Formats: sequence, C-alpha cells, structure tokens
Amino acid sequence: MQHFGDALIGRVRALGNPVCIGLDPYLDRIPPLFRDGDMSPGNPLTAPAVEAFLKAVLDRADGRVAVVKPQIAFFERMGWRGLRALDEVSAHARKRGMLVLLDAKRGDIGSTADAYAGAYLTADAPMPADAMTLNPYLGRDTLQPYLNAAKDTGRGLFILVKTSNPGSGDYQDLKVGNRSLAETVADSLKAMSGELEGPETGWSSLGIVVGATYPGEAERIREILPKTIFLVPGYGAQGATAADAVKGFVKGPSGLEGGIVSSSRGVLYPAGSDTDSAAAWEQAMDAAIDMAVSELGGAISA
Ligand SMILES: O=c1ccn([C@@H]2O[C@H](COP(=O)(O)O)[C@@H](O)[C@H]2O)c(=O)[nH]1
Repeated sequence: MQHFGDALIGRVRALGNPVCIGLDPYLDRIPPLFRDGDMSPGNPLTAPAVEAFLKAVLDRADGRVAVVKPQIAFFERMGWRGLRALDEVSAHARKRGMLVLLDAKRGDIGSTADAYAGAYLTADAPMPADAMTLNPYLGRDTLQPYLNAAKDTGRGLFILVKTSNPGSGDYQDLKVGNRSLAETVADSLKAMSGELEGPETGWSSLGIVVGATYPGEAERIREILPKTIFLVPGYGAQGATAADAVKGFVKGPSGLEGGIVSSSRGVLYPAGSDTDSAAAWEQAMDAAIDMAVSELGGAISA
C-alpha cells in the first residue's frame, strides 16, 4: 500500500522542487485553443473543453511536477459533466506519475464525514483522491472518519490551519490563551499526525494548510508540528514570494523539505497563453511551469 506522505516527499526529493499545480478551470479564462461554444457551465461542450485543456496542462507538467490540486468547486460548477471531467483529469495525472490532492475543504458532522470519506478516500471510493483538504471547524470527532480511511488506504489529509486569504485572521488569529486559534488547532492535531507517520521518511500523511502569505505563522506552526507536511497556497497570484512560501520547511537530506507550494492561476493562465496557436500556448505553459519549478526549486536548495 502506498503511504501518501512517503510518496509525496519521495517525489519532491527526486524532482528537486515542491511545486503543486492547482487545477482551477475558470471558464472565462480557458484559452481559445481549447474553448468550445459559449463555455457556459450548462453547455454540454464546456466540460469536455475544460478536460482537454487540463489534460494538455498535465502533459506539459509531465516529469517536472510531483502533485496537482484540482479545486472541486470549478468542476461542480459544470454539474455531473464537470465531475466526470474531474475523474478523467485525475486519472490522466496519475498515469503521468503525479499525485492528486483534491481541494474540497469538506467539514461536517461525523456521520456525514463518513459519506465524504467514502466518496474520495476509502478503498471502494468511486472518485478516489490521493489526498484531500478538510475543514476542522466542527471538531476533532468529525476528522475521525477521514483518519480511519487514511489509515486503511494510505491516502492523505490536509487540514486547514492558517489559510492564505486576507480575512483568515478574523477567526484564525483570535487568541486562545497565549496562542492563536490556528496554533491551537495545529496543537490539537499532534496525535493524529503521529498516527500517520511514514515508515520511510517519517513525514505524516496528515498534512495541514498554511498560507504563504503568513510566513511568520508558518514558522511558529512548524515548531508545533515537526513531521506534518504543509500545503502552502498563496504563492504567485496572491502575492507571496517563493522565499515566503518555504518559511515553514525544514532541512532534509537534499535541501529544505516538508511542504508543497500550490499555484493555480499563476501557472494555468500565463501571459501569451491566450492564443489559438498550439505552439504558442505550449511555449507559454512551459515557461510558466519552468518559472515555478526554478523559483521554488531554488528556494528549497538555497
Ligand atoms: O488557504 C487557502 C487554501 C486553499 N486555497 C486554494 O488555492 C487556490 C487559489 O490558488 P491561486 O494560486 O491563488 O490561484 C484556490 O483553489 C483556493 O481555493 C487558497 O487560495 N488558500
């Protein structure tokens, strides 16, 4: 059975960069090369066009990137055809050796969490993901069904701790004693993280989300959870730099490690990609991927 934490860290070490490409298909930004019809969410041609676009992105990323993060909202927006496209795109990524981290941010009472875990994480899940994001707001008992599934299947979990958005401080920075709520949540995940530590690298399959836009908080949270992989959004389109993004990383055998840095809009829609020329689009996409790979690869080797 694959252990998600070991598999992810192994691939990042092998490739020398922590890039995670976010798959957020904004319908009005799909390049002309792939568009079909009016690209309205209910148009039956829209989801296949999105699927073709994302598969082409994955082909450009082949051999350069360890993991991709489809954002389920953009697929749900297209109804059942969108979910079918998500399934196809995920299968395409896996065929190219990339892990699939589903950004679904689920969070509900335990009995409903059971159903979500059964959709994405259990051995018989119809839409399997290698890992998924979760919202811990309803309490630790609501994370248990996902933890059970992760133990059974080796899949991974990423719990929201300190998100990248400007309003994340509204609740996450509130003081609980002398710590922020985000740090308190991190502390409460210690035991669960320990239960999923990998036999090869020691890194846990229970990860957390820590925005690149709050590098100081990333350093404090790393002290609380030394073996927990960080999923770091906020680099690129949200303004954080590569140096900010790796603040919570630690020294490993081949450079800094312990996290992946996601970039969605910055990679998917670069300058020059708004074209109906296949060659020009490929060139723009290669340049965008190269930029993320070299900036973030450089930041972990510095
Ligand atoms: O704290 C978080 C958690 C998740 N996200 C997700 O990332 C992408 C946005 O990425 P860009 O690189 O800014 O396009 C989107 O799917 C969010 O839901 C986040 O931004 N912050």
